[in-house]
Amino acid sequence: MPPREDPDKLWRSEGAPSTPPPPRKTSRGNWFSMILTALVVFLLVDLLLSAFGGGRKTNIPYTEFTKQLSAGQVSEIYAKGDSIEGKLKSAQPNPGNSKQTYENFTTTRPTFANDNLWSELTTQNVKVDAEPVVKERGFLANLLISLAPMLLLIVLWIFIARRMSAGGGMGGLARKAPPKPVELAPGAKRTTFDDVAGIDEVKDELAEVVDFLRRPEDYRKLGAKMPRGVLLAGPPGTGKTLLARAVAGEANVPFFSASASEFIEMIVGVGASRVRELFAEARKVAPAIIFIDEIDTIGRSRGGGNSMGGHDEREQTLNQILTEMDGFSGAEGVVVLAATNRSDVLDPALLRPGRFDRTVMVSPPDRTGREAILKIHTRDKPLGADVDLEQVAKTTPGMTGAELANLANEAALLAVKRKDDALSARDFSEALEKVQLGAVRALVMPDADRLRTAYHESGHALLGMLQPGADPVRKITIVPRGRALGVTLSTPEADRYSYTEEYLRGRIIGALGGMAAEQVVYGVITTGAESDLEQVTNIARGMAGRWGMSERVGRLTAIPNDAQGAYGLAAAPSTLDAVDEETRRIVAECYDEACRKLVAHREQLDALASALMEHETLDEDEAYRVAGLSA
Ligand SMILES: Nc1ncnc2c1ncn2[C@@H]1O[C@H](COP(=O)(O)OP(=O)(O)OP(=O)(O)O)[C@@H](O)[C@H]1O
Ligand SMILES: [Zn+2]
Repeated sequence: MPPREDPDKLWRSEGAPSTPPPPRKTSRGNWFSMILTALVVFLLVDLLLSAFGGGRKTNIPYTEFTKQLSAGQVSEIYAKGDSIEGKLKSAQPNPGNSKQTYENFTTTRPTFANDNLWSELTTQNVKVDAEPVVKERGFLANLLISLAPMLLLIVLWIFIARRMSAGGGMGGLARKAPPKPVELAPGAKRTTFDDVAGIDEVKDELAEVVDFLRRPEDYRKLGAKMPRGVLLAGPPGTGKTLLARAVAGEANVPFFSASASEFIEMIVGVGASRVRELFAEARKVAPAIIFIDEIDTIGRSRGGGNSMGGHDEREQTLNQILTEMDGFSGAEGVVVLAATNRSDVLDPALLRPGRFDRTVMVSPPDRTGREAILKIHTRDKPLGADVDLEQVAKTTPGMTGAELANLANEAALLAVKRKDDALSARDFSEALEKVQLGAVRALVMPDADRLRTAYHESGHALLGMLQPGADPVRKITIVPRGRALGVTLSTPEADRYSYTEEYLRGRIIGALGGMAAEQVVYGVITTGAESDLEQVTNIARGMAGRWGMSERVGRLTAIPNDAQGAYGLAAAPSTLDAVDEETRRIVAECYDEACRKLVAHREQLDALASALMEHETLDEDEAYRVAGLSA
C-alpha cells in the first residue's frame, strides 16, 4: 500500500482542477457549541417540567394547618385518607424554615385528632376538591424526565458522528468540504501503462476500460454498457494500486482513491455517508475512476467467521457501495476499480452482474516480467557495465513488483554509500542478500555458540543439497541477520507453480536439518529451531489436510481455509484427529530421515561447519565444493 500523503484527507485524487482547502474550524469551537447545546437541552427539559408539574409542595405540621384554617387562610384542599394537600390564599411563613414562605402544602391528619374538621372547613368556606389541588407531574412530564438522559446521549452522538464524518479535523459543526480532487504537483507526470510491467495480460483487459473513459459518448451512442466495477485480485505488492492509477493516467481522468478500511469507523452510518459523498464527487467530474483498496475488509462474506466489532457499519458501508454502483446508468463514466488480495473471501453480492462483474487476476511476475519491472525501476538510475538485469531477474523468483522496486532502491542506496556514481552488480547482490535474509545484526557471539549455529545451518544446507529435486542452496551464513542467528537460503531454479509430494518432504527434511544436526552433533536441541518447526508444521499439515497426500485422511479438504471459517467445510472431529496424527507421522518420518542422512554424511557436515567458522558466509559454489557435491 502506498503511504498516505495526507492523513487528514480521506480521498486522494489527482488530475483534476483543485480549489484551496477551506479554512479549518478549531475543535475548541466544536466542544464549546456542544456544551452549549447540552445546556439548552437541560433548560428546556426543566422549563417543561415546571410548566407541567406546578409548584412545589411544603410539608407542614397538622397544627400549622389548623392554625391557618382558623385564620381563614386556606383556600382549597384535597384529601385522601388522612393525608391532606391544599393551597393557601396567600404565602405564609414556613414554620420549619423561617427564611421561606409557602403556599402549597401537604399534611397528615393524625387518626386520634378529635377535631371537627368538616364543619370548620365549611364555616371557613374552603373549597374541597375531588382532584389533587397541586397536580402530580403529568404523563408528558414523566416521559420527558425519563427521556432526558437519552436525549442528551443522542445529541452527543450526533456531534461525534459529524465530527468523525468530517474526515478528521475539518470541523464538527461546520459543513465539511466535499472530497475535492487535488491536483498533482505542477509538471508531475501521471502514471501510465509504461510504468507497469510484467502483467501484460492485465493491461490488455484494462485497455478497454481506458478506451471507454476516453470516449464515453461513442459507447453511449451505440448503447454499449461498460463494466461498472473491475476487481483487481492478487497478492500484495503485485501492482494493483499502480494499475488503477495507470488506468486513470492513460485515460486522463480524475482518480479518486480510498482504502476500504478507512470507511470503517466506530460509528454506524459514517462509512455509508462517506461512500455516498465519494461517488457524488466522482460523478460531478465524470468520467472518473474510483479506486477502493482492500475491499475485502468490508466485502467479506457474512459467514466469514471474522465478525468482531463494526459489523453493522461494515455491512452498511458495503450496501452503500453496492447501491451506488447499482445507481450508475453505466454510461455515466464512473468506473470503480477495487483491489483485494483475498478475493476468495468476498461476499458474492459484490460480484454480481452490474457490480464487480469483472475480476482481473494480478499475479507475481515471471522471469521476463521481473526483468521488465527491474528495467522500469532502474530507468533513472545509472547502471554499471557489469550489471545484468536478466541475471538479477533469474535469481529473484517469486518476488513481486514491489519487492523488485525495493531491491533496485536498496542497490542504489548501497552505491550512494560507496560514493560511486553508478550501481554495480555487487550492489545488486548485496541488496538481494539484505532483502532476502534481513539486515545484518551487530551481535558478538562466543565461539561455542557460533559453532553450534554453524552446525545448525550446515544441517539445513547439507540436507538441501543431498535431496534430489530440491531448490539449490544459494547461500549459507552464520552472520546474524534479522531475527535469525544464521540463514540458509535456497531458491528455485525457475518459477514453480505446483509442488510434488517428494518436493514437500524434501522441504520438511531440509527445514528439520538444523535441529537434526544439533541432535546428531550435541545430543541436545536448542530453542533456535522455532521458526523451522513452524514451517515444518505448516507444510505437513497442508499435505495431510489440504492437498490429499495422506491415504488415511483421504483425498479431501479437512482443514478449511479461513474464508470458509467455522461455517464452511466442518470436518468431523475424527477427521481432524486423523489430520493431526498424519501430520505427526510425516514430520516424525522426515526427522528420522534427516538424522539418518546427517549421520551417514557426518564428514560433509563437519566440513561445512568448519568452513562456515572460517568464512562466515558461503555462496552457492563454495557450499557445494566444500560438501564435495555438484550444484
Ligand atoms: N507490475 C509492476 N510494474 C512496475 N512496478 C511495480 C509493479 N508492481 C508493483 N510495482 C511497484 O511496487 C509498488 C507498490 O505496488 P502497489 O502498491 O501497486 O501494489 P498492490 O498490489 O496495490 O499492493 P497492496 O495489495 O499491498 O496494496 C508500486 O508503486 C511500484 O513501484
Ligand atoms: Zn534453522
